[in-house]
Amino acid sequence: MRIGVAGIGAVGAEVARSLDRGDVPECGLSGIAARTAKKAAALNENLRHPVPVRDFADLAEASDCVIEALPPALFGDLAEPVLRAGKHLIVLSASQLLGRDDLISLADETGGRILVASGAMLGLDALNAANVGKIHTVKIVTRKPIDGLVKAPFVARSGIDLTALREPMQVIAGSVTEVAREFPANVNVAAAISLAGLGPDRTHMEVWADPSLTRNTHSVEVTSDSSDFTMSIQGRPSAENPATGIITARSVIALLRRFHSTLQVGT
Ligand SMILES: NC(=O)C1=CN([C@@H]2O[C@H](COP(=O)(O)OP(=O)(O)OC[C@H]3O[C@@H](n4cnc5c(N)ncnc54)[C@H](OP(=O)(O)O)[C@@H]3O)[C@@H](O)[C@H]2O)C=CC1
Ligand SMILES: O=C([O-])CC(=O)C(=O)O
Repeated sequence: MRIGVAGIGAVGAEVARSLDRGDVPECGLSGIAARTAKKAAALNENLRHPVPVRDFADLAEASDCVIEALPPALFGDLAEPVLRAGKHLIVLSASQLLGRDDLISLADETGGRILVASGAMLGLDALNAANVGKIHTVKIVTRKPIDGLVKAPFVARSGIDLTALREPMQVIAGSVTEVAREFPANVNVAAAISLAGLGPDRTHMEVWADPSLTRNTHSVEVTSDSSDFTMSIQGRPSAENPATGIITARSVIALLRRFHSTLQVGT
């Protein structure tokens, strides 16, 4: 399988290096998309097999599957050519899928597929299983160190100085739909949870800034007619982007391995 990687920040660069190392034997890197030639050249220098730098349309053509690891605002610019070409799109910026039923229709027409990676989240398997029956409630609480929230549009616009915080502070609460507008880079896990479960309007979310934390923490409570469960994950932030946990890139590699594995464990 030819894999293209769009965006070579904290997630994309690590996925590219991992594929280049042969971590998924049946998959090869077909190219990367980057904002600057300099950054792409620096990544290529560290790959055993350097790859072409491509624009989004070219990457879609040259790949069977494209990993979207871009700033949220660029999601649609990549998703459309990839799905129009009938290819697989692995989505990291899951918050940008909310309300984009047009992309699902496009993929239906072309034979493309949209795969939302588990990313920094756990338990999507249990949520999918519960959703076969009736889910009653889903609530997610995201707590992050200050570094992971300072660049969020809501924080920048409201003028809140999170760096002065000494105690945990709830910065926003509401439906995932509402919170996604203000914290696009911190709502991907909640978006994935909502897409697997009750949908973004009925999934409740809180975001907390906590100066005592060193890890990105997501806790989810689910009640349903088959089971009630609580899940919690403490992700170590990546060095390159503190809003992004290290496990995110690894979830993409695990997803690609799953495509080709004879033995699959979990739903
Ligand atoms: N689903 C999940 O659980 C998670 C999802 N995410 C999401 O995944 C996405 C990627 O995250 P992350 O890697 O941390 O983000 P980064 O900001 O570290 O990386 C994004 C990369 O995209 C590059 N880029 C910017 N403009 C373009 C362009 N026009 N063409 C190609 N590349 C471009 C940036 O380049 P430059 O640096 O030069 O600007 C940067 O290298 C984000 O939307 C994030 O919110 C993150 C963590 C968990
Ligand atoms: O915890 C992380 O790594 C990222 C995160 O909050 C998100 O994208 O929703």
